[in-house]
Amino acid sequence: MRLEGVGHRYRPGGPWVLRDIGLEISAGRLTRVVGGNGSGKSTLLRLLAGIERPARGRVVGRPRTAYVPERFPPALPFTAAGYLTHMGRVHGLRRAAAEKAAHAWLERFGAGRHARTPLSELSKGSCQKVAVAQGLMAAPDLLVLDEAWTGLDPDARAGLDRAVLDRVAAGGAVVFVDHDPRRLAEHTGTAHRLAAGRLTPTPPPACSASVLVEAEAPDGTPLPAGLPPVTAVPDQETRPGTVCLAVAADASDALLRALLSAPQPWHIRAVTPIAPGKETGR
Ligand SMILES: Nc1ncnc2c1ncn2[C@@H]1O[C@H](COP(=O)(O)OP(=O)(O)OP(=O)(O)O)[C@@H](O)[C@H]1O
Repeated sequence: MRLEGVGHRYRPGGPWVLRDIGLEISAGRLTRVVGGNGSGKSTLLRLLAGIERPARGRVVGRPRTAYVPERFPPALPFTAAGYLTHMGRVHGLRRAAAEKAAHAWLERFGAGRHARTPLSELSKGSCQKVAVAQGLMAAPDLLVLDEAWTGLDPDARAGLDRAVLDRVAAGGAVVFVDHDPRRLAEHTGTAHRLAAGRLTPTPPPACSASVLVEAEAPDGTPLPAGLPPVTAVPDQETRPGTVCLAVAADASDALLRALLSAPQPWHIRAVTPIAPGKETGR
């Protein structure tokens, strides 16, 4: 799935929240979006999920998608299990399978005892468990999570971490926003930063350890196939033919081997450790 030249504003003549966004979402990859409050992260996630249509540009090839919003509307006239069963039906499950999945997901997040509770009577955290279960139960090809961990207790947060990793391992794409920089940091394949409406690649925040590799080849040389997950880091000072690639520390040897043994070998200019919890200011 890709966004091509996407721009968004909420009303004609209003301020542009997003400008000229190009973004490729890959299957089997965990993608993180970071940025300050009001930078447009939720807006971008709603465009990815198809909740909002872009004012400019286009979204190409959206797969079967589920979305967990920042705020789940608890005022719907359903019980927890009734709502999940309904959503399972919307996602194409037969009634019996939808009911079974609804109860299984509520149990999985420690909310089984709330199956018959009306949504309007659930606590904020329990309501969030229903929202998360709703996103996961259909095994979507693209799962979009907007601060979905907020309000969950530690067991449920860990359960959501596991469910996200299961989804990625099964070949799904997951895109998420979360204000905790440690959230799934070691599993994040790609990260992008939103600032002033623009999206730029950035190393996943708070990688337990990562390495920046600066490599050079004649201008236009493609990167070799089969690289471990890397994030290209834009650098104003980079000369033509030079790339800066952030990679997890335990994958840096594989990256260096791949670059050095490429059909057109790359010259390694620098290898710099990135301190944990720090994004490069490049
Ligand atoms: N429905 C809306 N109508 C008008 N403006 C909106 C709407 N939703 C968001 N905005 C504006 O778009 C901008 C980006 O908001 P958005 O919620 O996407 O940011 P965010 O990065 O997710 O913020 P936060 O980290 O605080 O959740 C803000 O200026 C916000 O006021």
